[in-house]
Amino acid sequence: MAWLPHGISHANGTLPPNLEPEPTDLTLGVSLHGITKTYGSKAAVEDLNLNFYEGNITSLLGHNGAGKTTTISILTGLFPASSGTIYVYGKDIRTDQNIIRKNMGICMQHNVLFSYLTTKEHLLLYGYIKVPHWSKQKLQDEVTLKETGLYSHRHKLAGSLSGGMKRKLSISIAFLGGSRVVILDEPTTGVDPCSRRCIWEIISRNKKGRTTILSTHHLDEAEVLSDRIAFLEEGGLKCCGSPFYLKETFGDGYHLILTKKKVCSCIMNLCYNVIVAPNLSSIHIL
Ligand SMILES: Nc1ncnc2c1ncn2[C@@H]1O[C@H](COP(=O)(O)OP(=O)(O)OP(=O)(O)O)[C@@H](O)[C@H]1O
Repeated sequence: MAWLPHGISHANGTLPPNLEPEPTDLTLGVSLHGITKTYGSKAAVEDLNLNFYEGNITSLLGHNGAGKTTTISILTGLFPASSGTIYVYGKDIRTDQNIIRKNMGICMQHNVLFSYLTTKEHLLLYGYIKVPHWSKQKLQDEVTLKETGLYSHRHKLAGSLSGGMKRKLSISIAFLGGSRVVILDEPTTGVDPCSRRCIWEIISRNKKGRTTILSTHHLDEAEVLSDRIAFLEEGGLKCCGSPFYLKETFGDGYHLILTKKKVCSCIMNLCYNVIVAPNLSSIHIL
């Protein structure tokens, strides 16, 4: 049976409307079980239960301080949870961290790059560390850089790359070596709109066969990229589902009707349904 979030009764088989039923046809990649992280008396994340599926991009969406980075840090093994655990393809993060890490790629919120290595050297270095059993040719084939737009910058030192290029390099490193779980912490922070779209494309193009987890506080990013969105607030899960489901459920918004004057022979009454998700600050014209 599909996992149900904590506190939801199996008895009548119904979910509250803030949680879309879990997909049943997808492989479960990552599963958070009652994750809590406390700092002193304050809980940064509290009793978080959430599933991430292979082939899906799932966004952790929330304001500053919602608990996204804390959740990602626990997931990547940066520090342990105060209680609860995480299963990654069935392996327990408390006991199988080494196995889990071999299949995981991470793009941290801040670029972790060596200013004295070139773009290509970064990819080869991380590749050799991550998949030392791969032949040089296989690694070179994966590291073509063409689809990321990094190719013309392959011989540049990382220190001399633009912010957008550094971000693309960090994301490429996360995908390198056939990572089955890819974690991207605010991947488009500090990049211009054009590079942002390019990064979205890279992430979307590479989601097949991977469990992709992305943290963001941009609603448009979550909406464009995600198969599922988990909205966090004050360390807890507020709602979870596909962008369509969440808009249908919470986008009660407003209807704005515009009527055009009769200035030509044809009578035109334009009616736009404008759905505004007030608490998510997004506008969609249908
Ligand atoms: N090392 C720490 N010591 C004390 N409190 C912390 C620590 N790290 C995080 N917190 C607190 O935990 C809460 C969640 O922080 P977290 O960084 O996970 O949020 P976030 O959603 O990632 O925010 P942002 O978008 O700003 O990165 C915040 O209230 C933060 O102040």
